[in-house]
Amino acid sequence: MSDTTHYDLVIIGTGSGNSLVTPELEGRRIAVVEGGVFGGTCLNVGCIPTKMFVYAAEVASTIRDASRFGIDASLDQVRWTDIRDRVFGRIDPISDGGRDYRVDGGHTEAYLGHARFVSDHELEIEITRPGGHHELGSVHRITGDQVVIATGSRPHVPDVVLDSGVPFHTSDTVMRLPELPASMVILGGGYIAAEFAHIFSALGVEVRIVTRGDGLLRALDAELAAAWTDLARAQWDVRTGVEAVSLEQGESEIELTLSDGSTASGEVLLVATGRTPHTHDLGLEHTGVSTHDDGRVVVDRFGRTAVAGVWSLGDASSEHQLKHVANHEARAVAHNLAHPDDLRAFDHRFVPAAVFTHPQMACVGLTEAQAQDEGYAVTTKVQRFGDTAYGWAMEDTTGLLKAVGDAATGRLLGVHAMGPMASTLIQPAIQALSMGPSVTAHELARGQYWIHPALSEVLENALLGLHVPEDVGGDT
Ligand SMILES: Cc1cc2nc3c(=O)[nH]c(=O)nc-3n(C[C@H](O)[C@H](O)[C@H](O)COP(=O)(O)OP(=O)(O)OC[C@H]3O[C@@H](n4cnc5c(N)ncnc54)[C@H](O)[C@@H]3O)c2cc1C
Ligand SMILES: NC(=O)c1ccc[n+]([C@@H]2O[C@H](COP(=O)([O-])OP(=O)(O)OC[C@H]3O[C@@H](n4cnc5c(N)ncnc54)[C@H](O)[C@@H]3O)[C@@H](O)[C@H]2O)c1
Repeated sequence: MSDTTHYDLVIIGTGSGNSLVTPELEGRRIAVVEGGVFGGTCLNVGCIPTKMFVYAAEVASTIRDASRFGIDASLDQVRWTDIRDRVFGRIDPISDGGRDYRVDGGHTEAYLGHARFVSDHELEIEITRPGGHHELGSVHRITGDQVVIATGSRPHVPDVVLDSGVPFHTSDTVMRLPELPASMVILGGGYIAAEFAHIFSALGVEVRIVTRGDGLLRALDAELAAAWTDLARAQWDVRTGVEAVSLEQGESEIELTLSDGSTASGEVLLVATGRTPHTHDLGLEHTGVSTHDDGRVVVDRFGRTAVAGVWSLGDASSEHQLKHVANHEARAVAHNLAHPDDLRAFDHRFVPAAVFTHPQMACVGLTEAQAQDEGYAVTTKVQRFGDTAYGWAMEDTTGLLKAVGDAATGRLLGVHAMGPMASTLIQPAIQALSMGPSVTAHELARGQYWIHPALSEVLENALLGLHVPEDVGGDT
């Protein structure tokens, strides 16, 4: 083992952690530690590759759907390896380039290995990956005045799967399959299940979903989640309210026996049963850093842990496992590292989310149930995409956008959408909510132009449809 090397700042994890090295830290001695693929989840196995696959899936779906518009087209062939290689041919060089920049860039020292705390500010790193300046297998001790835990999260795999010994994929591996299987059974009914069900079924794979919840995408507004679950049942074999009790590798398929006695099988098993903060192997027991029961590091609104000078952000500590949240927290922590006397707090008031499935889902703010629980005089309006001009153009039959408002004040409380481009469509609502409560829902609808006949008229109409008394900005 080498002598201990001291740094002003040590960053563990190169997802959002990589963006902490800002010009404001010029002159500081910084170590960046990465035990996996450089660039973290979003770039390598998360948001970016999945959305590149989703786009290809949309192209396939559009071709299949074309005859509704009087255009006869047929999907001749899906070249999986070309689809896959388009994605990773773009992403892998970005990851390698990011690593080389940190290894050779001069501003930082990169350790390509796994970090473990041995005390509050001291870490041991074993070099596990090639590409850096340290010998593979060598062990290093480093200390940092400031240490940032940005170690993200990893797939959770239930014991019943692990104990069965059957081969399985998670989102970490399924995008690199050597060939498309004929069928896939997906365990789980959340974001990852919904996105991969869309991707693989659009590319011709028969999809079966098994989830213990009584519906899919249950974290979303109940009315829209139920509507989406109905559409999912029409597309795929969906089993809800069941768990796998045993798994076996058959001749060509993996067979799951479910808690209701039925079975579900697929050539490939994808496990999508949630993600766990990646903090279990960090040696936190040697520090004063505390964790929640689910493994998340406890931080205050500035990203500070219980140990002075040790910070955390992103999936390692956040209740939102979303990249835009990790990025936001990283921007705050980057500022706080440079300006300890002028700390910037995280703002989690209006965290939006989107599920890039078919149809797409997006949300911001309170669901109807949350608004009721919080005691608002709730008013809602569900606007069908198909009742707007652009919806006619799209021949849309399933899209819905629900606005949730407070009848007492006219304020908008939340927006939930299911349909084409939902993730883009709700952005004005994210902006309006984030700007503060001074603008009522009707003022938002009438205080600006909405391009006609754009899809955004779905949101405009939903806002206008909220029942709000005239004296608080409404016209009903
Ligand atoms: C399939 C999938 C699709 C997703 N799609 C979206 C999306 O569309 N939109 C969205 O907002 N979010 C999406 N997410 C979530 C998003 O990817 C994460 O919220 C985000 O990437 C978390 O960033 P992070 O910086 O906290 O962690 P990460 O990006 O996971 O970075 C943590 C890094 O730390 C490293 N590390 C861990 N422990 C150690 C250690 N002890 N020593 C050294 N290094 C260590 C890891 O190898 C990793 O590189 C998706 C996630 C998945 C899995
Ligand atoms: N578009 C996006 O923003 C995006 C996309 C993918 C992932 N993510 C993030 O990653 C996180 C993890 O995604 P996920 O889909 O793995 O988790 P999730 O929490 O969204 O869903 C997990 C699902 O698995 C089910 N489940 C859990 N244990 C089970 C079991 N033993 N048997 C059957 N079903 C079981 C749950 O009921 C739930 O439906 C998401 O919560 C999200 O924050 C975001």
